[in-house]
Amino acid sequence: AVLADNNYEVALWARSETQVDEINTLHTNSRFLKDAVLPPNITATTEMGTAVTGAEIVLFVAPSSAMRDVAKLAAPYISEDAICIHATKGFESVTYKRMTTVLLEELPISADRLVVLSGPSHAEEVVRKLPTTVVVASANVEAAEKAQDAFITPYFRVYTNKDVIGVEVAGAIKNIIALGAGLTDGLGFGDNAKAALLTRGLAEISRLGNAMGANPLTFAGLAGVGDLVVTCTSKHSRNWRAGSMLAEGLSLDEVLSRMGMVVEGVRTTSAARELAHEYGVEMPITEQLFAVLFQNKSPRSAVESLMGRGRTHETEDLPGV
Ligand SMILES: NC(=O)C1=CN([C@@H]2O[C@H](COP(=O)(O)OP(=O)(O)OC[C@H]3O[C@@H](n4cnc5c(N)ncnc54)[C@H](O)[C@@H]3O)[C@@H](O)[C@H]2O)C=CC1
Ligand SMILES: O=C(CO)COP(=O)(O)O
Repeated sequence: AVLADNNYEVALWARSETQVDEINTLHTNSRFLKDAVLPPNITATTEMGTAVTGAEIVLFVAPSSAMRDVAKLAAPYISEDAICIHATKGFESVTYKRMTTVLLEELPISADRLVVLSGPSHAEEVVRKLPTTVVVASANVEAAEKAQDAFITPYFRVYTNKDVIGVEVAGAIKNIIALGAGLTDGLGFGDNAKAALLTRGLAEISRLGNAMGANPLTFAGLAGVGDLVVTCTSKHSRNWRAGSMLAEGLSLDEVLSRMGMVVEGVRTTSAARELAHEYGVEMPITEQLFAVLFQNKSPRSAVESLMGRGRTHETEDLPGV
């Protein structure tokens, strides 16, 4: 919708005929965006070739679990000089690769045509043109600026950044912390606990990101603190809602089937735990979330484990401190 507002002819690929028909005839996407009316210059198709052939910009927004399959489908139709942008927040399952790595492996383009878009940007608010700020990161400043130019509107402000790793790691890991925020809110643990979770969550994001080669300053920006705050506090957050349902005592399977939308933090918890081991960094919140999600640990005893950890300094493990 933002690109369409900027007068691009937007071709949207989807798998469902019903959804495609609805978008083309009623200009709504009621399953995901209730009664929001989409701009008329968005057309939908189930044919990937129709959507992608000749496109100047190709935007990937599949869940992380589907990114490789979708990229494989799109690859034959993407021209070498297209700019490819993704807005997906997660790692690939099993390989734990970042999304730009997956795209580079599948698409006929080089890293200097690849961009990640991230930051606090719930679709429900963007489609209503409520003020939103995001960051676009690329190894190539010109590609980031092209993405900035394509997306920037008076209600959607876009900053550039060179730190692809930092932006991707921040966007993925904040979902784990948001699951935790939903849990603590659901358990009635109060505002002090949530503030602690966000702050120590940011330490965890920074620690892993730094070990993976990110710029520590990225975590103070929109993809870091910005997205962490919105995902841990917004009623729109799927991860927060999933956490609060877990606190009510629902099983993970029940929560996921009730959500009916992707909750990236669940898979990301397993991925981040593996990456933490691989890079030799401590991620205690992630460890406890893993135990709650996959080892039947109760949320209350997870909080007790976090509060009962050995004494430590606040800043010595943070990059740049
Ligand atoms: N919803 C939001 O406000 C934001 C979402 N994101 C990120 O965007 C990504 C997608 O999230 P949402 O759109 O919210 O998820 P969603 O669950 O609302 O929609 C996902 C879509 O992907 C489709 N899909 C699932 N598996 C597929 C496959 N194998 N092949 C093709 N299509 C498949 C589903 O049918 C559905 O249409 C996630 O990584 C999320 O973190 C990022 C910023 C904001
Ligand atoms: O990343 C998001 C907003 O910036 C979306 O987060 P949720 O998937 O938790 O809704």
